[in-house]
Amino acid sequence: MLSVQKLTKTYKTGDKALTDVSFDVAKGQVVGLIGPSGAGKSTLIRCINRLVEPSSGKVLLNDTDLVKLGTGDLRRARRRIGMIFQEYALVERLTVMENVLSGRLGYVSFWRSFTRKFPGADIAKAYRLLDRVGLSAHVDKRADALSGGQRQRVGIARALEQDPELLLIDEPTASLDPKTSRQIMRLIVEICREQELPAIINIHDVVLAQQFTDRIIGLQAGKVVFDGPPSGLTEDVLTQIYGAEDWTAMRKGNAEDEAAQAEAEAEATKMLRAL
Ligand SMILES: Nc1ncnc2c1ncn2[C@@H]1O[C@H](COP(=O)(O)OP(=O)(O)OP(=O)(O)O)[C@@H](O)[C@H]1O
Repeated sequence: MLSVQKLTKTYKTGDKALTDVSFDVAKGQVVGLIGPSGAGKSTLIRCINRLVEPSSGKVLLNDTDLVKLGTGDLRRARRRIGMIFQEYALVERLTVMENVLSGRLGYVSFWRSFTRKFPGADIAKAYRLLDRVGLSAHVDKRADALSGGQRQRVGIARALEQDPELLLIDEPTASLDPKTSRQIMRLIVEICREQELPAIINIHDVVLAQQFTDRIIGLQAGKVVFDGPPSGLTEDVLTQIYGAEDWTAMRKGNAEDEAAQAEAEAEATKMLRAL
């Protein structure tokens, strides 16, 4: 379980990015983190894995306070935090399998990683995970030969190869089309349930967050202004999180995305019928 307690971050510039942010995430629960630009979403994710140093507060991952850890212990703790990124962060010239195995780099000796001789158990696990994310047929392909959705599946498998106790996911669908975005969200949520993994997803797309996550945390100017089930995200709450003008603009944008997707699907159906 993850427990964030009174987390506060003030940058050296004086920007107060987070103020007394507190919440717990149980095993298997997927939390969607929403809020306008500058609300503190990235800062929160980065404070949890200490890519950004919190000013005060606690981050307990299965009872270990990550904020208190020294360099060596922090490195070991970070192995247990799987990260999934918007731009996938794959090594393009390496194969799918090699990218997934890179999730073990924190565990294997320097020599093994240098020679890329991974233990058999790691390789077997990578095969299992690639099967789970639907990439069995692409194991030996180079990452740069994959589609965006396939790349993100590699990113998911790589994070799982780490044996994580927590997933931190930054805008996983921002570079994907609406249909692929839904497939990726569904996959993430299913895997979190299967492996009882807590996850926090920084996500701009409110509709997608509502559709797939178990719980939404809304940040506004560094404070939690909503924490509850997706069904609790009423127009009033969304207006409170985003401000009236921005929420109206976002809603319009979502409607346009959906209309464009429906149009593209209708066009594809028409083309297939014409074959
Ligand atoms: N390295 C930094 N130095 C100083 N201030 C920063 C730094 N990073 C972020 N901030 C400030 O902290 C606040 C929160 O920023 P953050 O990037 O966490 O927001 P966000 O919700 O992730 O925004 P976005 O959705 O645009 O990525 C903002 O006021 C921002 O200007």
